[in-house]
Amino acid sequence: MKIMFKTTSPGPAPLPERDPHVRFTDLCAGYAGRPVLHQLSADIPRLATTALVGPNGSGKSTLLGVLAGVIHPTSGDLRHAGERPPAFVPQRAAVADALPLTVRQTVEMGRWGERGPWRRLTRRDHATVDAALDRLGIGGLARRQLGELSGGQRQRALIAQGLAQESDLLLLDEPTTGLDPEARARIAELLTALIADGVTVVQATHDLEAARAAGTCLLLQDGHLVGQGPPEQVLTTSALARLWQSL
Ligand SMILES: Nc1ncnc2c1ncn2[C@@H]1O[C@H](COP(=O)(O)OP(=O)(O)OP(=O)(O)O)[C@@H](O)[C@H]1O
Repeated sequence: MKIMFKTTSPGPAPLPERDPHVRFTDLCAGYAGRPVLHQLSADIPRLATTALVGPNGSGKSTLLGVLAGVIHPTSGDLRHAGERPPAFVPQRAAVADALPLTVRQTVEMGRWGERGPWRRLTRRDHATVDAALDRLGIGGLARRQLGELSGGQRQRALIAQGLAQESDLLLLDEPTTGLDPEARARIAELLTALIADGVTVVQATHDLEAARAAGTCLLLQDGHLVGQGPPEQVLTTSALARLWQSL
């Protein structure tokens, strides 16, 4: 996707290869009658993980929604350099437990963008789904109902659905929340491997360990960007104390 949103026409040229994967400038967005994000300007670097950090309600999911193209900015400029639509993996809690879907069907939905929900999947689609299941180590769970899995297993199924979209921009909303240390470490390893494979990753997270391992952090407070840069510069004790003391 070259340009998802612009305020003036004709729009700016797509970002060249060496530039960030996404750049937004003076971005404002929210919900009907509820402005949430205020004048955000930042780059999402290519082939790295960017962590969105901030207290509950600071706007992390809203920003992911804007990057995913499901929430439209009210003003500002947003440019993507990626060739394909982003893959968006929502918070596990946002996915109904009772959905009558197997793990495999859940991952197959990742192919709908390409194929549409009513067309038969091709052999290549099935191979992509198998590869995503294997990559998350859940091939053995493929026939199980999503609702009967543990939180960590369900999270892996949702990430596999994201991978099945074969996008070069993967947007994850709190992928490690509620997971045990081993499951968190497994997801961290996966994200590192994906970057080596040419994927840019953005994750909203409350997991400071994951945020410290990211290439870049965007620190949000009440819909404002209050810090951006390498985690060691952004996630300082004083910045975090300021953020959480203000609650
Ligand atoms: N669908 C919606 N309609 C109206 N307001 C919403 C909606 N979703 C979120 N909000 C509001 O937008 C603000 C930012 O919410 P958002 O979910 O982006 O924050 P967050 O940083 O991701 O929070 P959390 O860490 O709790 O997931 C909050 O005030 C929230 O109440």
